[in-house]
Amino acid sequence: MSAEVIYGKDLAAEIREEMRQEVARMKQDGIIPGLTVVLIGEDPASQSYVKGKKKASEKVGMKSNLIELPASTSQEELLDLLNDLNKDVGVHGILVQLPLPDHIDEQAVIEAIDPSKDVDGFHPINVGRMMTGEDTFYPCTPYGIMVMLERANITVEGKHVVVVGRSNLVGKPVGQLLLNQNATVTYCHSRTKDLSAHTRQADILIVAAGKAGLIDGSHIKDGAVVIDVGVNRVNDKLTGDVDFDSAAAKASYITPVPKGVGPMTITMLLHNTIKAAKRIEGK
Ligand SMILES: Nc1nc2c(c(=O)[nH]1)N[C@@H](CN(C=O)c1ccc(C(=O)N[C@@H](CCC(=O)O)C(=O)O)cc1)CN2
Repeated sequence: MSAEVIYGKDLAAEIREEMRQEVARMKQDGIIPGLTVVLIGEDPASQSYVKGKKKASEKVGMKSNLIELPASTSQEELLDLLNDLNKDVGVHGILVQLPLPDHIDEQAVIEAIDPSKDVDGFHPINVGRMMTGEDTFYPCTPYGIMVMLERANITVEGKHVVVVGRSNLVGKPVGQLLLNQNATVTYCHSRTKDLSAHTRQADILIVAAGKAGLIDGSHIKDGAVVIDVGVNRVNDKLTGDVDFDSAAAKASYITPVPKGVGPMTITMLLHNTIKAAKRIEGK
């Protein structure tokens, strides 16, 4: 088997063009979706992601605001800012870039964002709604994976999905979204014994462990779908959690790193911001 490569980058471009047209229609009704992104500190990867978010939202015609604050910003100052943004009628979506400096309690920040503006889908109210299968804001990377599978015509229902990684950002929510679509889901993590015994059972293998090269061809069943969510920098080179060549020799479909899942994250953020604007403006 030699896998078909699913390029999230191409899919993201296609979906963003659809969004550009949608935002143009919304503007005719007097609605301009507004996204505010808050970055604390100077982590280079985070700086690059928030710039990407601003650029992408402007490209589809949204109003975008990037607030960059020093790493010394106190939790209280950040919570005050979020309180102001919650009340600002021109702001439909609020996102605080993660990770935050150690002196700030991440969960307190997430919970300070109005759930109706929580375009990251991290607020416990939105997580709870996702758990119970309600329509809400879903976290962007897991949601991007679901859209990639759907657009590649990969059926989820009845499939055995193995998720490697249990982060709140990716592993846990992607398993939940797949379960909501009637997949059978197994979670594996750093304490799982005999990882490959589990991964070899997967019809769809989702790897979000943050460990370069954790998974190779020997972990994969012939014909499985392999989704690599890893973003690791090794010797200045970006690489996933999956050894691409040996995995592609076994899989039916595979996503690369870069240009795979990553670009879908920002695309689904735009989707959630459009959704927030429509809801808030009563459309
Ligand atoms: N508040 C949030 N913080 C973080 C999130 C998030 O969804 N919300 N996710 C990640 C970082 N992230 C977006 O914020 C993100 C990661 C990767 C990519 C991406 O397009 N990656 C490219 C490669 C880019 C590169 O060269 O570095 C790819 O995989 O092709 C976009 C967004 C943590 N924080």
